[in-house]
Amino acid sequence: MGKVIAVANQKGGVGKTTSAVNLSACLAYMNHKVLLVDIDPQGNATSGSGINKADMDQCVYNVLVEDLEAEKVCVPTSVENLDVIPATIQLAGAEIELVPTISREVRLKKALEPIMDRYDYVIIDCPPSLGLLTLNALTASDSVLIPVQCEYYALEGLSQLLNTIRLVQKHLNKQLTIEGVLLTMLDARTNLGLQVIDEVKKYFQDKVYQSVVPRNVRLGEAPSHGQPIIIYDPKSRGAEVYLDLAKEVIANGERVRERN
Ligand SMILES: Nc1ncnc2c1ncn2[C@@H]1O[C@H](COP(=O)(O)OP(=O)(O)OP(=O)(O)O)[C@@H](O)[C@H]1O
Repeated sequence: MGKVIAVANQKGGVGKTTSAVNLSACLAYMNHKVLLVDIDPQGNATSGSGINKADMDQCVYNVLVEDLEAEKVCVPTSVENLDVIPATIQLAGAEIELVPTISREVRLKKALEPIMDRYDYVIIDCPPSLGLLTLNALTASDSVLIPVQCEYYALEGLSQLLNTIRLVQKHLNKQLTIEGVLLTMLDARTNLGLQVIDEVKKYFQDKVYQSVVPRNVRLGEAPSHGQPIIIYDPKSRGAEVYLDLAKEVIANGERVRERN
């Protein structure tokens, strides 16, 4: 059975999509079977993986709201071992349309169950909110990866996210753990970035990944080419760091398995 990791932080623009796409592609590059699930109505993980949203008749919306089988919307990408369940703008309506439905928080979990044995990792890119879409992701996941941007007020809003995670653990998904905290967009030329790293490490301690994502022009360019960084510029610093992150995620998983 695959491991399901939600990439979540209700703060906008902190590097969720960049991390979800590039972690997925790096795990796939390392020969793991990976499914990237886009549940952000902006659909940036979909286009960033090279899928043209305009070509999609159906997306994760139809799975969540209309009970379409997930396998019907799994699309292969140009990266070997990487499939995507795409999101289009149609998904914007789901937050409201799901409200009156039965088991509204467990719809993604139920939809993924029949295809879980095909993948080693399922990575879910969440929208910048703590609404029903993110709740579906947290309920379907084994763990949460939290990207934190290296900027002033980096920790702001995180207590709200941690509170939501605790509520999900209590009522919907006891197994949910924090996979790790990923520092993103570090500008190494400033002291601020280093101060933020210290502050985040004090708060999250050994949950913070050794891999810290730098601000990297190539990482910012890659989505407009519909390519993960490992394809767009495999020699870039961004590609190196996301490969290191994938190795950390794999190693942490092995440590947990040994403990159990
Ligand atoms: N390390 C980086 N270096 C340079 N640019 C980056 C980096 N990480 C992300 N970006 C750019 O910053 C912007 C925001 O990143 P991203 O879309 O990954 O954040 P997000 O948290 O998913 O945003 P949203 O909350 O809107 O879903 C994007 O334009 C992305 O290309």
